[in-house]
Amino acid sequence: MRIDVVTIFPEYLEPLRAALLGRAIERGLLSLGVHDLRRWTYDVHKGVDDSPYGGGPGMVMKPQVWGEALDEVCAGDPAPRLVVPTPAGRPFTQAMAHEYAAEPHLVFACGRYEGIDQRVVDDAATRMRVDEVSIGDYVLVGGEVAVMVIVEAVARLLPGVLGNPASAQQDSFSDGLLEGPSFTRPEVWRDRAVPDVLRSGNHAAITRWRRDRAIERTFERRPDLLAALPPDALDKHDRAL
Ligand SMILES: O=C(OCc1ccccc1)c1cn[nH]c1
Repeated sequence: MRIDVVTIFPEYLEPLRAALLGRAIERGLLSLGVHDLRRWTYDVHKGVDDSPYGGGPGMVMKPQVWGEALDEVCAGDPAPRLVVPTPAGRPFTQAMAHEYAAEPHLVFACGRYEGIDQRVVDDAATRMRVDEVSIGDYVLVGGEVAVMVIVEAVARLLPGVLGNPASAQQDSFSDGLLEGPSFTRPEVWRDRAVPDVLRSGNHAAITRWRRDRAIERTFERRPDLLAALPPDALDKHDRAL
C-alpha cells in the first residue's frame, strides 16, 4: 500500500516512521510519502490560505495550491482514494479502516485553519473517490493528527504488520461489542485478585465470562452499539445481564 500525505507541517507526521509502523515501512509492507503543501505555492510568501468569502472568522485554504498538489501526488494513478479529515466528515469506523486497508493508494489532505476551499474536494471527486472523514466530535487545529489515527488503524490491518494477526480479528467492535477487562500477572495486585474464572482453565466459562463483561461494558458506555446489534445477536442470558 502506498500512502501519501499533503500537509503544511510535514514534521508532524514523523511519528508514523517510528515503532511498529516504522518497521512496517522499512519492511516494505507500506510506503509513506509526506509532502509539504508549500511546494506548490507560487508567491514569495508561499501563501496557502485566504479570507473566507461571505465573511466569518479564520482563514480558508486556497484551491489553486491544493489542486496542483493533488494533481501531482495522484498523477498516473487510476484510482487513488483521497481522504480529507474534518470535523464535518462522515464518522471513521473500524469498517472503514478495513475498507481502506484494501486500497492500493491512499492520499490524505491535511486541512488547517477553517478548512480547505470546497471546490478542491468537488474537483477531485470528478476523477477519484473522495471521503471527508471525522475521527470524532471535537475540533483539532489541523488534520495531521487525524491522519495519524487513520493510518495507524489501517496499517495494523495490513498482513504482516501486527506480530499477532489474531488480535486484529478480535478487535473491539469486531463482534459489535466493546472489549471487556484484561488481566495479567501477578494474580493479586494491591489486594485486587484476578477473577477466578480466568484461572480456571474452563474455556467455555471463560468465553461466557468475557462476553458477559463485554456486554455489560457496552451497555454501560456505548448503548448505541447495543442498539445497532442484529436482533439475534444477544440471547436470553445476555439480555438478563
Ligand atoms: O479537527 C479535525 O480535523 C482537522 C481540521 C480540518 C479542517 C478544519 C478544521 C480542522 C477533526 C476532528 N474530528 N475529525 C477530524
